[in-house]
Amino acid sequence: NHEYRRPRLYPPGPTPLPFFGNLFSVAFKLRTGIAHHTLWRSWTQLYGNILGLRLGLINVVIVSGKDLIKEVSTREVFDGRPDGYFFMMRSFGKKLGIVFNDGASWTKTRRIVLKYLKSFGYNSRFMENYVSEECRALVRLRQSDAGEPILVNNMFNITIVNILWRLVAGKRYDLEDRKLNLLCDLIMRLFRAVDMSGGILNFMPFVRHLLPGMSGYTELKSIHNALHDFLRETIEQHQQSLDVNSPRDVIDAFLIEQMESKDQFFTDEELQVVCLDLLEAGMETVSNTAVFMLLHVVCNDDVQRRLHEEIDDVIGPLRAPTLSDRARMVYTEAVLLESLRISSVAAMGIPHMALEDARLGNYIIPKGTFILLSMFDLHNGGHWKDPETFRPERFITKEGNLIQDEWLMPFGTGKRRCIGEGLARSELFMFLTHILQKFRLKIPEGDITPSIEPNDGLSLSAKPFRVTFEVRT
Ligand code: HEM
Repeated sequence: NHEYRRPRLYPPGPTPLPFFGNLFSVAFKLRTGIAHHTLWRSWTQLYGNILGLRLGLINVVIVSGKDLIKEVSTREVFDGRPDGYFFMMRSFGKKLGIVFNDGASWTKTRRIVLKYLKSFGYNSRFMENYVSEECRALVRLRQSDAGEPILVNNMFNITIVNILWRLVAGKRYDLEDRKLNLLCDLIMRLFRAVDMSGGILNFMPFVRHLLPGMSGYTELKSIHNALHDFLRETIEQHQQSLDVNSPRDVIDAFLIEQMESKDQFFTDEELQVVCLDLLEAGMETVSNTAVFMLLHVVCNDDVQRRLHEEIDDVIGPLRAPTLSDRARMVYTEAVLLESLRISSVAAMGIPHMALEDARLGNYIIPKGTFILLSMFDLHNGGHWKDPETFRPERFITKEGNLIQDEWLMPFGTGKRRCIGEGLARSELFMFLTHILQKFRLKIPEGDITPSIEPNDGLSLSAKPFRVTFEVRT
């Protein structure tokens, strides 16, 4: 019965043209305004859960379904990251840092950065204090403009950077700091400019010379330059005030090891890319999820009412929420899980790459293939029965306990899983409880109900909408 089935070679997909591959079909389909993950889904339905595309010069495979996504995430041969031009242009054309690095250098950077983060309070009481302080600052800002319609899409950006930056750079900014707001806007623009396949600059890198404007090269380059200028300045300030006997933050710890170690690993460029990784991976994702969470709460009166009830019961109106309240706030936790599920901001994860030719299912994935994981579909497919409905109760048992559903993996799994999961979950809990303890959220009179249709990009984001924060009495 164990007949060996010879793997057919490359996974099936739409027929590629010579040289251009499927680029024209992709461009043709996307012109209707659908997001990339919707297009991949429609082809997955036609060709199967291992969809093989050729985009220009590059093989891209889209993998769907819980078991296959787990398989790709946990097999070492798929632990690579693509070295496409778009991914490399942010890191001096080299594989540096964590997010787009692989092999021994990735393992080392990931381990060292986590060690530094932990030594400055990552996932500890210290971090909780930073989160709590920032939430109180955010609540004060909303109290100062209570009752006015507020465009909420960027409202968490500086709060999130401040929390992370206390550990990384020992610094916090005023919530209305103009320079940092501009920088956050740049990151948002960068994340809107392409999808996780990396776009034309990956598939046909030479177009940057022919069509620098149209290919997006000019804009992306100027965004990266601005981000690197900011980080270089931050690192230089650390170099000038460094005291080797009392490191203040991750940057100091790195600089000290750079001075004391003979290891060639500790370069200025490495440090700059690590900071860029943390800033980009840590800001956009949490911000977009928090905004989607507000959107669903403001659009679902019943959800908002139940959140208010639970906050009033467990925390009351006076003391500040703490992370230890989570254990007794099953409904609030379920709202967080449901927000992570329905919004799935990392719609296609972060691309993996086959480090060698490898068999997956009945196919061969050639070395160097980009592999995108259909996380949005995993979280919004048939398993959930009514995936389009925002229904936190799906995560609560009849006995009132929280359900850990293995179909929900917003932070990925395996060796490459997100290093920010603990921080992201703490932030989302604290944002939600601090805000709803003090305010009732409403759509301003005259504004239409916000759309849950996301903006496409490296991560998904909500379309602009406004909320009024009415002080609860
Ligand atoms: C709601 C918020 C977040 C979501 C949904 C999210 C999701 C993800 C996903 C899906 C991956 C890729 C896993 C894989 O490759 O299979 C990832 C990787 C990563 N995330 Fe997050 N993330 C979030 C917040 C954060 C935060 C706050 C940080 C900063 C501390 C962070 C830092 C990273 C880094 C550095 C990686 C790369 C890990 C590696 O390649 O080894 N993320 N994240």
